[in-house]
Amino acid sequence: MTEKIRETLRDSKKARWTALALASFTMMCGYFFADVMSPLKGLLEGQIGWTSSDYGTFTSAYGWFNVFLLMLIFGGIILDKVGVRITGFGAALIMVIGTAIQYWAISSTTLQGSSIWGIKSQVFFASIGYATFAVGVEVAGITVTKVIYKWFQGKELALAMGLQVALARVGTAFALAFSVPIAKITGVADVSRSVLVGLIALCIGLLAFVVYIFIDKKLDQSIADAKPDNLEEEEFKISDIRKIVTNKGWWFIAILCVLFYSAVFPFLKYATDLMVNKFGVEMDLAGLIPSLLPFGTILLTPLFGNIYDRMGKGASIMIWGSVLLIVVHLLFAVPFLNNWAIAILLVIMLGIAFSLVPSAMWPSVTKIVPERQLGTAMALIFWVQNWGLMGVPLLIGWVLDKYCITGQTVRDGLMVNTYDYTLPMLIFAGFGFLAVLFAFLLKIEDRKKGYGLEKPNYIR
Ligand SMILES: N[C@@H](Cc1c[nH]cn1)C(=O)NCC(=O)O
Repeated sequence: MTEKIRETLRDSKKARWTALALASFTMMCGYFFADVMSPLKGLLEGQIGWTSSDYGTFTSAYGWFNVFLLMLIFGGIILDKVGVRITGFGAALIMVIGTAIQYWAISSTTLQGSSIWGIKSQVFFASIGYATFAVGVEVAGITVTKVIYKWFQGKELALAMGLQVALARVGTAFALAFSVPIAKITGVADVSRSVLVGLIALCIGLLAFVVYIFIDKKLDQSIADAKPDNLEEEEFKISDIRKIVTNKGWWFIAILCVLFYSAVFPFLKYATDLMVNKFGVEMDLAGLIPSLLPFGTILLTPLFGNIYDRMGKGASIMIWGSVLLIVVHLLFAVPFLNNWAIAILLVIMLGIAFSLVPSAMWPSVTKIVPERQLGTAMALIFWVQNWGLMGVPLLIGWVLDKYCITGQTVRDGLMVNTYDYTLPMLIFAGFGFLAVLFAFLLKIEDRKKGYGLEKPNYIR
């Protein structure tokens, strides 16, 4: 007698893609807000008198609570203990609260003129708001990975994760492209207007997650109904943290993650300045070339995810992405390659690398740790990654000031330093070399342990 396999809600295409759309929309709003201030640096200086250091303090606040107060790790443990519904709702709510604090700080006139611990009050409270938001967006990120695994395991897992990352990049691209026009929409520049748009978007993102909660409950019900023997799944225990951090495969992914992302996100923070100093692009246009990066990844990340689902080769995809990263940064370092068309080509190549690695990395985590440990494992990876995202921009800034000043020039009526970017680009290429090494180690470990990273995700 053939036993009929009972279907659950995840077998309904409509239900699982709706679930993905809702959770990804919340993340897209988060990514929009994460970068909404990035193009406003000049306006912040002109409108509310922030200096470059004020802006630097504010930007670094992203890691304050996540890294030093270990909020990300607590978020991961909570996720594995109480599940995606409560954690996701809490994360989305924290994003809204952080954003509201930041909006209040940026739009308030009462904070101007005073300081707290040597930091301008307005910068201080905007940073507290941003640090709070960052806890929400990072915990939401790990929650959404678990959400996608819950719905898409054995199905289009990497495609779904790729689509989620692609929608997140749409959020980044919107922030880079529209933040300044929004601030200037009435003709009078007001930076708080862009922050307000981000706040409204996040409120809608919170509502989208509330709708998701209802579908998630139905999924759990359908899973319970489909399990005739009602076997209890093993629960996450604090001792599982030891299992995660003693897992070599997990370490290889975490180190690959920090190395790879340290050569992409911090590079983007200096890319506009690189365009001006090396490629001679006008200040006003220089941001356009790096802003091409997220656009390419929107199409390519799901495409590579789909390839991983159908053909496997996850570890190899990560190796190729890291090799491409080295090529790009080495070519950026070559002094005589200084035509802006080459810069565009290299950013496009970087976009391909930035699609290859994430499309394979995040689905691969689900093959290395069991589902009950996924939240904590992802949180620990993001925690390691956040050290790099915080430290590498500081390292590059220090290297530029100490070794790379070539002279001075007048730009926009201000005397500024000129820089030779060869050394910073070689440092980024160095991260790429190490990333390739760890991607190879991961592939070897996969062969030893049989994680199945080179196998397709799709089970027909
Ligand atoms: N931990 C995040 C980093 C991030 C950047 N902006 C918002 N969050 C991460 O690595 N996400 C995965 C990705 O590929 O963006």
